[in-house]
Amino acid sequence: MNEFGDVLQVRGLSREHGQGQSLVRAVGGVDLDVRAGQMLAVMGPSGCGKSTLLHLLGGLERPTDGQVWLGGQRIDTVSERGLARLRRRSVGFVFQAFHLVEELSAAENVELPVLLAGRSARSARRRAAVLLERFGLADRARHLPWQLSGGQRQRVAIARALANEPLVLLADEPTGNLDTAATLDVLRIFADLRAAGQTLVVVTHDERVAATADRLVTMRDGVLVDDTWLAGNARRLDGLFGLEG
Ligand SMILES: Nc1ncnc2c1ncn2[C@@H]1O[C@H](COP(=O)(O)OP(=O)(O)OP(=O)(O)O)[C@@H](O)[C@H]1O
Repeated sequence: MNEFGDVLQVRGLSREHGQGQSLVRAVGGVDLDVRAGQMLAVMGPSGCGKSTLLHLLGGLERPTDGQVWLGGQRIDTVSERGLARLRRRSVGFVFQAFHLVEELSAAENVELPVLLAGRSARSARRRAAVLLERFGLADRARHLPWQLSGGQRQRVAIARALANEPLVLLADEPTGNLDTAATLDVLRIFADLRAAGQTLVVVTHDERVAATADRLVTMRDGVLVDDTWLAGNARRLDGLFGLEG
């Protein structure tokens, strides 16, 4: 974190694919600071570079140009080994399609990143139990992913992403495959996480999801075209979804 409380800092960030005539500038010069404990939503038309931006923030892709600091550490120039370590320990990813390991139980899916980070089986089990309980899944711990609903699977995926207490949770369309009730479950979790100081960046096509964020940035053709603070909206969750009387 820097002196202003920013977990992520991005300067002049660009990512190009291909060459010559087939060159695509997925992200074209983005400056962005993400404050600790806040939820930043990213919206924009399909193909505008949202997923690429998220990948660059979490070290899944390297930029063609520009700088990224995560927790005060420059990550765009870090070695492959350093980047792998960073992805394991400092970043949590949540995807639209869950990407759970189908052969492992809900608990084992959450334990896996803890074990991969070099911690003991005992602390992995304890961490998984705490997170699954927190997300209302204690009685589903031994279930395999196919035995769970989409909403339950996404909650397991969020638990997995949080297993190593990442500096930032990066979510790419986390509610894209979920119905309204399951979407609301995920948004309640996000609200609780922020209350506990977790920083989140959420790419979404759902305006209701974006409206619950602290801040909304809009992308177009690889650049940020709007940046709006939405302070206090997390408290309006039920109202946004028409569940309030
Ligand atoms: N590996 C790649 N090789 C070539 N082009 C790519 C690659 N990855 C992304 N692109 C291109 O970069 C641009 C941005 O893609 P990206 O997936 O980041 O957009 P997006 O806003 O997340 O889209 P969506 O909302 O449809 O998921 C698109 O034109 C895409 O085709």
